[in-house]
Amino acid sequence: MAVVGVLALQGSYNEHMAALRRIGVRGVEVRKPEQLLGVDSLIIPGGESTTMAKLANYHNMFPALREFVGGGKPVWGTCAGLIFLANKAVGIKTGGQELVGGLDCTVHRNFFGSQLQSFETELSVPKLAEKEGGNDTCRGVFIRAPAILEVGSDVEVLADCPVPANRPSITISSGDGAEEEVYSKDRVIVAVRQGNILATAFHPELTSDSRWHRYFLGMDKESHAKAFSALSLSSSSIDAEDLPKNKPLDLPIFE
Ligand SMILES: NC(=O)CC[C@H](N)C(=O)O
Repeated sequence: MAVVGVLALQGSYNEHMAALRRIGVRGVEVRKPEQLLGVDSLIIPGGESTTMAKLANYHNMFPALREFVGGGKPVWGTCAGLIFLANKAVGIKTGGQELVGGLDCTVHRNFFGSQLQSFETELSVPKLAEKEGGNDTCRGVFIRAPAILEVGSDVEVLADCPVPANRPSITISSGDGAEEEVYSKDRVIVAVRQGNILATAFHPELTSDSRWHRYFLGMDKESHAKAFSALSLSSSSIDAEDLPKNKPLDLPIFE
């Protein structure tokens, strides 16, 4: 069975581990760069992205994380994890913040406001329901949440939500001292997929709805199936006995 890693530097990694356990999957806590070599997919949890980035730097995780994402293995960022995966983040602390990148989008770090403006809402998620069944909606838990302001053409939007009326207006200074409002639309994107990258601004691991975790595990299965077809083999035509033991299927075979 594929090994799911959960980046365990800070934030809600315990909750992701528990959510995986609930669906019979054993997650592996990842704290060191070399541990990424032993996992097939990775969840980057929510928390506080500046702190998480400092810890990731301290443990020299950024190069390995970039390699992991660039190598096409499935990665899911929730909340702070979404910020990590974005190619561009605004509303970050003075002095900047290191990002892993890979996801073609611009994220606002605290789009919905402060901790006090955290909220829960029902999100319309037809594409999730199509794959995983159940209701066309899911519970979205937004904790000092980011949101996605812009996406590139390869990014599929899986959920958006109305911009709450009490959201503080967010401005960024444009260098010459003038303040520019960053967002004026009445809805904002909160879940996306680009190839093997999944990102949600909210926290599915804090609800009992396992569909986002199942959806993510499905991405892992899809990428293994692709590795099989790249070898011109179909997974069903392969006898498990014929497979090399403990060998990643997406590595070239030289022997
Ligand atoms: N719940 C969360 O992960 C919040 C993320 C937070 N806005 C940040 O800057 O990291």
